[in-house]
Amino acid sequence: MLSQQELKQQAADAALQFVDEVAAPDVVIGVGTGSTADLFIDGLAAYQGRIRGAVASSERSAARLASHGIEVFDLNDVAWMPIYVDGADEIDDHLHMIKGGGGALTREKIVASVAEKFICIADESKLVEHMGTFPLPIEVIPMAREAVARIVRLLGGTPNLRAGFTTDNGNMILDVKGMRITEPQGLEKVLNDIPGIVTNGLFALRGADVALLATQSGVRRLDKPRHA
Ligand SMILES: O=C[C@H](O)[C@H](O)[C@H](O)COP(=O)(O)O
Repeated sequence: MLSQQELKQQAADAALQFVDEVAAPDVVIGVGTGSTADLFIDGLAAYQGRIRGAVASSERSAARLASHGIEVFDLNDVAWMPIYVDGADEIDDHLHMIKGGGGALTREKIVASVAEKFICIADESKLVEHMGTFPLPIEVIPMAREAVARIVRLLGGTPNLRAGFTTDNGNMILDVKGMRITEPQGLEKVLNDIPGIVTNGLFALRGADVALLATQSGVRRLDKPRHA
């Protein structure tokens, strides 16, 4: 029986095949944040010299990339990336996701938006029928914390401030329990419209294109359904 850590390693290793496909001296790839993304970054060390470098979705990932000798680029200097590789807290079979367990959701959404293909790497425990068991992270501007929390309560959620945590952007995270996520794309838009919310952790308007989900019997690949 493989441990969760071994499963994450398998998913991370599987994503390296996508790096093989796009590797070229002028290619920059997008890199996510979290324990699974960390394993992918470690694997990327072998690509030093075969790719130009990477854009990181957090200070943490940037430091890890740099520690492996991978050049880290400012997104402002990169117009396009063939792939963005990142983990998820939950993913459904439409490849919609909840992300932000590590608090990096805003930069993740931004970096992913510049990539052609979003490749989600995770162990199979992240695959769910309906999202929402994992509390939905929402990054808020500090002065809007209570104003946003009141609206979120009206929407049926129970927000909890992530204590002692500040995002790389200097903001706060509300972790929201109890949201009914029946229409992830609609809810993502509704939350985007609330003043003070920088980003919400639903990645449904732009979900993943490919999911590599490690199971006890190998890595299962899911592709985004055409209508999602
Ligand atoms: O902010 C963190 C990210 O959205 C991560 O991708 C997510 O939390 C999954 O992390 P992990 O691979 O550690 O489960």
